[in-house]
Amino acid sequence: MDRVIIESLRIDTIIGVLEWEKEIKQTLLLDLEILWDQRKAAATDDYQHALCYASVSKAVEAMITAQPIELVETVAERTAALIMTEFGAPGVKVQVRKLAAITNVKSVGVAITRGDWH
Ligand SMILES: Nc1nc2c(c(=O)[nH]1)N=C([C@H](O)[C@@H](O)CO)CN2
Repeated sequence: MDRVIIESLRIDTIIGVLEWEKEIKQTLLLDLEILWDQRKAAATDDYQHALCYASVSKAVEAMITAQPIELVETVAERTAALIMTEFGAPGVKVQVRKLAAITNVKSVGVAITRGDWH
């Protein structure tokens, strides 16, 4: 199926399991692939039938920054659930990268696939 792509959505938030991480904001980069049938939006050229990538990005950022989170796994899972339940997407791939989390590594993170991808 068609997909809506959101690449490197940058979110500065409180994330981490260590005590010092609970005192500062760190940067997450989210890559999202969202299943969405584009045909109606394209045929009608009507925004109402499109999955708005701006609205999705805003909702994800608001949800992630609403409260401190410890694990990047939690960020990924909550993001997938939000997109599927609130926007009605049948499936989503979410990659969460945490920058500068450990020395000598550019980023660390997780990737999940949820919903119907066959
Ligand atoms: N699988 C994970 N491993 C670790 C996480 C995480 O969120 N998922 N987090 C940390 C710390 O917060 C790290 O960023 C700093 O040591 C460690 N491992």
